[in-house]
Amino acid sequence: MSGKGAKKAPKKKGANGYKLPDPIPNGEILTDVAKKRWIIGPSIGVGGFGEIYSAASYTDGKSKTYPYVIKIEPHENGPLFVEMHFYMRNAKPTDIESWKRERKLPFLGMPSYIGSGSHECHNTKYRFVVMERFGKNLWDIFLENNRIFPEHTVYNIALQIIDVLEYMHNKTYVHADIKGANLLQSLKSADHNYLVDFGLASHYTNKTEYKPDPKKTHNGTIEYTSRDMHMGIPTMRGDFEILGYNMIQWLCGSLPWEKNLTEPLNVQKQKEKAFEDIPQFLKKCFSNTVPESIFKFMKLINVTKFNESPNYAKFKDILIRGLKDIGHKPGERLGFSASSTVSKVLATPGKIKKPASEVLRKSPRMQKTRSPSPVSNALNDSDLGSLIISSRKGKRVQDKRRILKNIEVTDDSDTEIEIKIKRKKKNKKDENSEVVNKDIGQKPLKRITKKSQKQYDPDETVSDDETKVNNFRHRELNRDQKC
Ligand SMILES: Nc1ncnc2c1ncn2[C@@H]1O[C@H](COP(=O)(O)OP(=O)(O)OP(=O)(O)O)[C@@H](O)[C@H]1O
Repeated sequence: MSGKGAKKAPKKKGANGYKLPDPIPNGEILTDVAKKRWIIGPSIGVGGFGEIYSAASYTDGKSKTYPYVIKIEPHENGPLFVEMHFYMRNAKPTDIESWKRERKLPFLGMPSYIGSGSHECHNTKYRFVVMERFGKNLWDIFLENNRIFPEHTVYNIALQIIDVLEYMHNKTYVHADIKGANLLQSLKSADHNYLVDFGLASHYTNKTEYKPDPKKTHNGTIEYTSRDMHMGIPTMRGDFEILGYNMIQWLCGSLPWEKNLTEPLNVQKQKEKAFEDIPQFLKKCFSNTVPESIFKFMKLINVTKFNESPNYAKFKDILIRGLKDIGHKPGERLGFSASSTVSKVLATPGKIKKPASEVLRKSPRMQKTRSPSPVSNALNDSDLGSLIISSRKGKRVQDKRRILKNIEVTDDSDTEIEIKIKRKKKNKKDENSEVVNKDIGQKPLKRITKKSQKQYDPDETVSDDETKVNNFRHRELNRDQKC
């Protein structure tokens, strides 16, 4: 017990370094907009701006089990505002169920909207969202697994995510922040993952011109941000690009730009270069064999126009074929440790090709990086996939050149090793290539743009939720007041 003059415990900090408000006390009762009451249980996680608590429907007294979670943040926080309204509009359980029925999906990793409201505590007004409770996030599992997921696991996770993206895109929204930390295992089955955190969800562009938006540039979690989002343009193909970077990280252990995350323009430039020469980029990422499915997946992103619906079936087909090639199938049990697949390979020799992600591949983290040739500012066909209005082409090129031309890509690899692009029928040897070194272990952080730090009136109506996505909190709360 602390005596007089004992120091108070330091305030918790959010995932992005912001000080968090005082915790909401265990047993606090919250009433949502539908007048349903919820009781707060123990905290289960800390996000960028607030805390996530376990929760239960309140009838009387404390609950023994907490099957829900409540995400609660000070009222002025933009992302929770956006997330709440995204849930309310797009995640009604009946909508999700009818979509699943229509599409004949046995599972859809789209969380349902349960409830939301406002609450006052510590003389501070909070906003809260009630959600289903899920289990571990994939980022933690990835770290526990020495930063490698088996190839079949990666494809099966990606298939689940694509289903959610199709659902969201159909509702005219993009997620824009797909990452392991936002993929949570179902408590009912560890093989089912839910995509959470809709704090950066926004309507995708339906413009005919590729028009960069300086207010939204680099939004997202920088290592995965799509090239379109680096330009401030939310696109459906951008979600696939983000997914692609995640898949590469899960398979390789790291992404080539992880050392440069404090320099968004540098990261952007490296991504532009990656799509100018996909085989070269993949050779750099994969120190041994490049899975053909990843190559095809990236190529398909590259030919998808910025304002068109991605070909979901084709993306899925690439992954399903990839699974079949390594003796696996869609919808099977996930299995996160590499050994689970190795034993399967050994159990059915001859039938199954050794997955690229496993035994043969060295972790890129073990190797040093090498300077690639200087990045050219020229844009090639890979960029043209994003341009449908030829008169705008030059403009975009100009925009990109202007933004990117002063960026030096820093890379210091010194190891060259031979790698191969895996072909379905033949293994074609390729030239020598660099791999990159990464020494990272932190949970990827969401980038907060300058615009994000503006405050807004919490009593504003919800009609302009897209603009509020950037209106993150930047003032500290008065934490000395009691509930
Ligand atoms: N429905 C849920 N069930 C169980 N755990 C959850 C749930 N939602 C979030 N979490 C956990 O709480 C933590 C923070 O969640 P979330 O990412 O949604 O917060 P956030 O404030 O948006 O974070 P950030 O902005 O930093 O990404 C995560 O580690 C996640 O694992």
